[in-house]
Amino acid sequence: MAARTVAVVLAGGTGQRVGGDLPKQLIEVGGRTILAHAIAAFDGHPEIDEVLVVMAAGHERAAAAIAAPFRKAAGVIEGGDTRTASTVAALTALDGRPDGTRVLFHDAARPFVGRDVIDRVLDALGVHAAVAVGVPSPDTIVVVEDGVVVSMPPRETMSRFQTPQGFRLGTIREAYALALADPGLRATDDCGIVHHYLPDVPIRVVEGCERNLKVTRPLDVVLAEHLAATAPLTREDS
Ligand SMILES: Nc1ccn([C@@H]2O[C@H](COP(=O)(O)OP(=O)(O)OP(=O)(O)O)[C@@H](O)[C@H]2O)c(=O)n1
Ligand SMILES: C[C@](O)(CO)[C@H](O)COP(=O)(O)O
Repeated sequence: MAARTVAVVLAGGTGQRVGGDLPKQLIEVGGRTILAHAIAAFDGHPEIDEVLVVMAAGHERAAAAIAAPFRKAAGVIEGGDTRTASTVAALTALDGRPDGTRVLFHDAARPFVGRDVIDRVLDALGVHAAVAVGVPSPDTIVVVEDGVVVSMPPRETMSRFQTPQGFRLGTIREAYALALADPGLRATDDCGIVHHYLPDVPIRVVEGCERNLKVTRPLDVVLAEHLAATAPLTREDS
């Protein structure tokens, strides 16, 4: 039997950098909430079986109302204090599922992830146990310590990570089991956990897209409104 595929939409944050009374995933752009856009991207993908939403504490009812119309919505659970803790909540909810289950973790704050990007992650998951989405950096990226440049990695080796990040469930479970036993645990994403705690597991990077922006600051809400109203400009934007 083919492995099931679960998309986890991480909406456990409170959107402090955007500000306002509500978490940013509850803001409407183009007539629907950012959270609804993110759920819709996975609900509409033929290879996704279930969409699990991890929501900020106190907003689960709002998230359940948003998720209800979607056919593949599999529930709303409460998130944790950090993105990592929200992923752990999802992994706990997936306890008992087979190790071969494919699980995609996506930032609810990225409302415009395209079908092509999800396709590329799923294709790569056929071969690799861990898959990331990256886009090249148009800027030079430098490492700065105490206000001084300490290194300038070659730009062509730099990639800006997006989501979804895809894993075989057994792999991400094992990585988090090791991470949770480490009092020094620090990571900004799930691939960071695999990279750090399972260094022998290669993380395949597939091409992302500039439309798949993360709504992080107030200007991003303006950009998201614009993107919601416009079609992709090029194939790379789709
Ligand atoms: N405790 C948390 C923190 C973040 N996230 C999710 O992880 C994604 C990326 O996080 P970020 O953009 O940093 O969102 P916030 O934490 O809400 O933003 P801020 O740091 O500005 O408060 C978002 O979809 C967010 O909801 C989560 O599920 N649980
Ligand atoms: C996972 C991520 O979107 C990859 O770029 C990013 O690391 C999330 O960071 P945040 O600080 O939680 O927004």
